[in-house]
Amino acid sequence: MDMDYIVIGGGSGGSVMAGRLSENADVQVMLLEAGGRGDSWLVNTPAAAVAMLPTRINNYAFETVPQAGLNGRRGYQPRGKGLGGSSAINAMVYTRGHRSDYDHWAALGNAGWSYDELLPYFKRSENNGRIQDGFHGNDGPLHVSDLQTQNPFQQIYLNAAREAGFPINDDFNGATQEGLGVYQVTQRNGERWSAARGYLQPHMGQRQNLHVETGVQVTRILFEGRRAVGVECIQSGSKRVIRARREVILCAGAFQSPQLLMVSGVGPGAHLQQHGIEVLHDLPGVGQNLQDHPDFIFGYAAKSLDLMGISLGGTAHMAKETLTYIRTRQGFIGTNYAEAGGFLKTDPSLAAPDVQLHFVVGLVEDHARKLHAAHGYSCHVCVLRPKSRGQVTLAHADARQAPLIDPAFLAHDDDLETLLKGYKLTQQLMNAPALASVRHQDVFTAGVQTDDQIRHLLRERSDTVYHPVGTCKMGTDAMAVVSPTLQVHGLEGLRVVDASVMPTLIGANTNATVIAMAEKAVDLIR
Ligand SMILES: Cc1cc2nc3c(=O)[nH]c(=O)nc-3n(C[C@H](O)[C@H](O)[C@H](O)COP(=O)(O)OP(=O)(O)OC[C@H]3O[C@@H](n4cnc5c(N)ncnc54)[C@H](O)[C@@H]3O)c2cc1C
Repeated sequence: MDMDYIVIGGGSGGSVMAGRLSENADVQVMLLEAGGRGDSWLVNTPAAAVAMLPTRINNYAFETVPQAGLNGRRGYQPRGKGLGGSSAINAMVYTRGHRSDYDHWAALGNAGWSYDELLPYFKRSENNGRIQDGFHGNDGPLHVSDLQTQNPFQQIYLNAAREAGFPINDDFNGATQEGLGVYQVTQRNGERWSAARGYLQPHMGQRQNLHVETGVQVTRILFEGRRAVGVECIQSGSKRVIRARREVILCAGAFQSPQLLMVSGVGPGAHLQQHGIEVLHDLPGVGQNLQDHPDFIFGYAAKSLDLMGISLGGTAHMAKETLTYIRTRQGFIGTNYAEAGGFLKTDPSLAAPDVQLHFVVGLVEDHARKLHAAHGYSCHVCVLRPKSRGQVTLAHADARQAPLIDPAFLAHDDDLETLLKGYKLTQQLMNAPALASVRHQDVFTAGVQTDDQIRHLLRERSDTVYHPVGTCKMGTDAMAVVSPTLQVHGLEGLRVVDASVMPTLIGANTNATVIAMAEKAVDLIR
């Protein structure tokens, strides 16, 4: 079967690409997704994310190589598997990054990617249920709304922020990013709004020219000379070849896009040869430049049924909340867990906030892989623009095996020092009376006092807050993988459109930006 466009991966980037390109009835678009349909209640019900985050349900659940900066521990790297990709398992926080992030991309030589040039694509994608102003869109496919949980801990958090003297912000995506507040989320009527739900699922079975196939793992991109002409994939145990007349669009995410390029012969030549892969195009930047937000979590036990926890009272409360949710889509079950947070500067002279907080209505340890019986709350703090640079390399020439993921967390001393400052700011917030008065145990930071003790704790307990980017970076230098039009350098008929093309990590959660970038990519193609 011949297609005009083949989109590899139905995550945040891929859903936009296939959904938008198939608006033109004259082109045949095929989307190939390794996972399932991403439309179950587990995906749609926000609180059910707690079942996916620590497990292999809709999740690749990757691990990193041992991290020297984390005292030799392996990090955890959940990644969504199924339509919607990581937007089907993520925490639904809708933030976009700071104006300066995009102006920096443009200054690096990426013409067309400044904030003012990207803003129309954020707006085109967005359907914001509350805010109507020049920064927001109100009729796009991606629903963004206020939480419907009415959790009293949102107010407790805001009161603590005021007591500690931090500015309050009720729109992190408006004129000013700095401040603390309650997040808007990618939800509609209390249900998760993944990229697939916004861009793909409404058109599946409706548009004759949109062909979405799940359970199909692409194993190789096929080339004729230097032109991508199709893909080889595995479906129900059988090998299949599908050809693309116009373009192959790679949207497999920050780990699997560079991996697929490498197993297809595109990447650092010597590394490919080590794995017996014939080098089609020696492109040294593939898999390099991995950046991710290193993150530390404060955790407190607190006796409140408004907080997630395992107890008899908690079970009865959740049963009641489940009924409320079924009837009205209100209450705890609509939680994205990371209900509040915000952006702070560790030094007032900085041009942009350099740490982000996520306040969670549950006691989180090790990505919910370690459960606590107690009810409680947590607060993440992460470094927004780490200087450490990691890489994704091949463990194997077979795309079905996990790649080697090395985020190089806290490899650069400045990242540790920024996290140390972020720790102290977050501690001020956590110790403000509104929060301090409702807890009965400091689970992770009790007795930690000196800077060296804090540094040790940060290396002992930090890990990702799930925003890997940069492994097929956009640019014009020798290590760039794609051009500012997202075409793979030196090849034809092949683009990458996902988190991997960000040249530098933005200072925010990454889903909205991947979606806006894909909206722009659609304009670059059609
Ligand atoms: C646990 C978690 C929490 C997060 N929380 C937030 C948040 O609150 N807010 C926010 O903005 N961002 C958040 N993020 C980040 C955000 O969701 C991602 O940055 C974004 O979804 C990445 O989009 P992508 O298109 O690059 O990749 P993905 O959405 O990961 O999509 C890649 C897709 O490609 C498919 N694929 C891979 N290889 C193949 C292959 N060989 N063949 C076929 N298909 C393939 C995968 O199955 C997957 O569906 C979170 C991420 C995670 C994992």
